[in-house]
Amino acid sequence: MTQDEGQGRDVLVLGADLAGGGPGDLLVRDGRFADPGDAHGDALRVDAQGLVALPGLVDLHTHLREPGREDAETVESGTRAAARGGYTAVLAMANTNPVTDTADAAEHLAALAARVGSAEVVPVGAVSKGLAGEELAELGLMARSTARTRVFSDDGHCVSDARLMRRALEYVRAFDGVVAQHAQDPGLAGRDACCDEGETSGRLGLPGWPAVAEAGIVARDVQLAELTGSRLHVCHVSTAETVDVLRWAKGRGVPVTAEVTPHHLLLTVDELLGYDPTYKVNPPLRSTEDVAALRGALTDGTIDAVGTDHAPHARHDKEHAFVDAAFGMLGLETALAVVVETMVRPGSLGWADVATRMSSVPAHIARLTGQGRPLAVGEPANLVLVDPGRRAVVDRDGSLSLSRNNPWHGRDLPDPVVATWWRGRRTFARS
Ligand SMILES: NC(=O)N[C@@H](CC(=O)O)C(=O)O
Ligand SMILES: [Zn+2]
Ligand SMILES: [Zn+2]
Repeated sequence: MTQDEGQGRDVLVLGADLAGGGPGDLLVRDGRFADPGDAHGDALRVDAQGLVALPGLVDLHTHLREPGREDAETVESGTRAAARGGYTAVLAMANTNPVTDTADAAEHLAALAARVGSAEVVPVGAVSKGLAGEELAELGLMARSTARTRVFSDDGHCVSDARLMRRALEYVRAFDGVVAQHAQDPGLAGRDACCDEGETSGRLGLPGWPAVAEAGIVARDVQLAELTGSRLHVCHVSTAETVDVLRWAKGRGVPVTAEVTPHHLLLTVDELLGYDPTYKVNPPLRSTEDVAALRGALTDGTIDAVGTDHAPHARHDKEHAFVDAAFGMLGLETALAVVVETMVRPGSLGWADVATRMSSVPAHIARLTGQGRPLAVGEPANLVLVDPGRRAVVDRDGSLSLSRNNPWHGRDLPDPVVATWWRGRRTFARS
């Protein structure tokens, strides 16, 4: 199969396991699912026996580096990587240069993606102008723009000023928006903090980032969400303490959702023993106990979704002494692989749960229509075909991303994505 094959032509996907719901045929026609009984003889036939069909994945947390750092990632390269990972939509974080803090910037990004994207790109609007944490950005104008922004985040920075956070939450309620917080109290974890605070940070002599810097902000923000009745989303939860706070808040009925990254589900602070900056990420990799708590929370729904925090960086920003290197790692192409390894193979999640946590729930949090929908006649044909058993050794040079900061390089992992269709167009097919 090639990238273009099947475009403009009916595609009949034969005998796939529909997100755990038993085998079925799918017909893709004119961008939507049609009745498989209507397939013409000249439809392109894809034998999907033994494969699982999931709705196209939706990433709540992607960093595309366009505009500003097109050497690290562009909309084109980032969405190609997304399609290879099984994604049909990504929320593009606002920390570009310039920042997505105006309606114009959001519309420009959405228009660019409509021209060159291999997946839907939904702009995230900044909470504060220039991500400076001082003045609210044009939230209402972004929401009313053609980009229809619903998710607002200063990601990369914490909205640490409680009054600004409260005002942002109050503001977005009018249009059913959500504030996605990068929870990191800058007074407790400064910009140089780069290692989970504990025995390992002491041993390695790296500045520590204490768990309370995350849980403390989340505790404050869930109370602000309760006060305002507005939706809060917690980005990249990394500690057991935060899970406890979320459980408490959800028990009270606070409108809060949360995501976990694939890297926090598998990697621990022990990766830092070799001082390899590939493993430098914000929030940092934590302990084995934290990893267990995060897996438990994703299983029981305390954590609602998986978000990749795909954070591409050029070599010259990453290849430095650990303390000086940029924060972040690639994630789009390998997210499903890591979820299969950590959650599906051990039996914690079934395929229907994967579809929920990686597609329908993220789509709902972002209020996307046409994504995260069931694989049913009339729905947009957003689909990823998955081979549950296949494995491969990850090779960072095989990536479709422009960057190479891949924490999975050399690791034997599931290699589940066989093909991806977005609005009926095949955006990835394994060669
Ligand atoms: N996750 C990271 O380590 N880096 C992100 C910013 C962020 O998500 O906080 C980036 O933009 O590079
Ligand atoms: Zn962040
Ligand atoms: Zn991020």
